[in-house]
Amino acid sequence: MLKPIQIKEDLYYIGVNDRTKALFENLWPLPKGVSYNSYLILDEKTALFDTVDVCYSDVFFQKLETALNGRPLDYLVINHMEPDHSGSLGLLRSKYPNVEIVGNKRTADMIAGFYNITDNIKIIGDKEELPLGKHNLVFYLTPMVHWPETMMTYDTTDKILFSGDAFGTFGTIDGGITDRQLYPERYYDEMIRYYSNVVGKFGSPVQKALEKLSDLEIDYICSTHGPTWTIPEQIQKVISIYDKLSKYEGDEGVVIVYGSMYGNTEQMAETIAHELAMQGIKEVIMHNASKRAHSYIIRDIFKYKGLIIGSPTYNNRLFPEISAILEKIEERDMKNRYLSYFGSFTWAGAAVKRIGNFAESTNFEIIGEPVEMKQSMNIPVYEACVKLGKAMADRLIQDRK
Ligand SMILES: Cc1cc2nc3c(=O)[nH]c(=O)nc-3n(C[C@H](O)[C@H](O)[C@H](O)COP(=O)(O)O)c2cc1C
Repeated sequence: MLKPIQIKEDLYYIGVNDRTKALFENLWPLPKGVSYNSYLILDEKTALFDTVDVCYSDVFFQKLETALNGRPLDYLVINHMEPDHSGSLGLLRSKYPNVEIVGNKRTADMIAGFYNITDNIKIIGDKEELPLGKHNLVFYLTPMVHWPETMMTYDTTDKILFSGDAFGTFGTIDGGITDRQLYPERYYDEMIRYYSNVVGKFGSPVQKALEKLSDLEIDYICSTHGPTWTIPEQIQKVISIYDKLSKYEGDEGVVIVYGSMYGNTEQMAETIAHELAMQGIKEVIMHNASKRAHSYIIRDIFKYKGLIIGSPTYNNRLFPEISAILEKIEERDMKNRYLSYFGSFTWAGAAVKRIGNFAESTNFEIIGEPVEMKQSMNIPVYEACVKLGKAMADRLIQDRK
């Protein structure tokens, strides 16, 4: 780009799109890519907010130089140290040796550890201010959203919140940068997937951060991934998505996650799913845990209140893909879910017992009687599956009142 991308007077977009990487954090699929956002305020002092993944540093520096147009870079504010944002920090310091790096105590520790930089770092505390001229920055420490050093920076002049990873989404920003320039609806599911995969464990710190920011008037949310939010209804919407997800509130609907090698356990899942529909539950999401990337299964578990898990017995344990899903649910400290479960075996069952152990370790409300099937579907198993589906539907319908 030979001309800088302006978001508003004094504010420029310096971020990049990554359409190459297959897996975010080498774990979570990126079918629509991801953006690493960085922003620049040009005032009496110039301030850059976060950098980008080092793989994209060439494009990033070209954009930065174009926007600075010969001016020095005075400050680099680091809201988050994860390398997809801090990756170009070492190079930035070499190119702009006088830049002062702004962060909190924990940021400074990580800058020293990752980049061996210890000089010209301005350590700020919670709610400390930094005037740039016309613009005035205030720093809000928001630890564990989702690393200990995470913070957000608020420009009191233009009411811009530089929010770090919070309110970010997977998906590149194609063409437009702000929600006024594209269809923001395209990003909601990818915001939920980002939250549930990356931030999901930290519901309580996210609630604390939302509470801390609740008095701020916000006209712009500049996150480190995805579009810039500027439309008041969109700002409300993305904050409410974060509020809901961090309270672990789910919508009416059921996610059925099952493993199956030869289709017998799958028939149990089909029977339960059909009964849910017969009882009036329209959101029934079936996930074959071997086929669907767990990233999407976790997203849907965060979206819906009902969860039904099924597994065959495999070497006297759970089917491995189901084990992996249960671990991901536990890791995220998932709350407020209705849980039912079922399983199968051929000579000595272990799956239902093991899901039962998992169920006991959660604080989920267990719905209906677990169903265990030997070998293949028969009338009693069929009827037990129907009963289980009805019990889950009844529990969800009870919440409508
Ligand atoms: C590799 C392998 C290991 C298995 N281990 C056990 C086991 O430990 N105990 C058991 O009762 N059945 C075991 N089974 C049998 C399956 O649990 C059983 O056939 C199950 O119903 C298959 O369900 P599906 O048709 O949904 O794949 C095993 C099957 C396979 C292929």
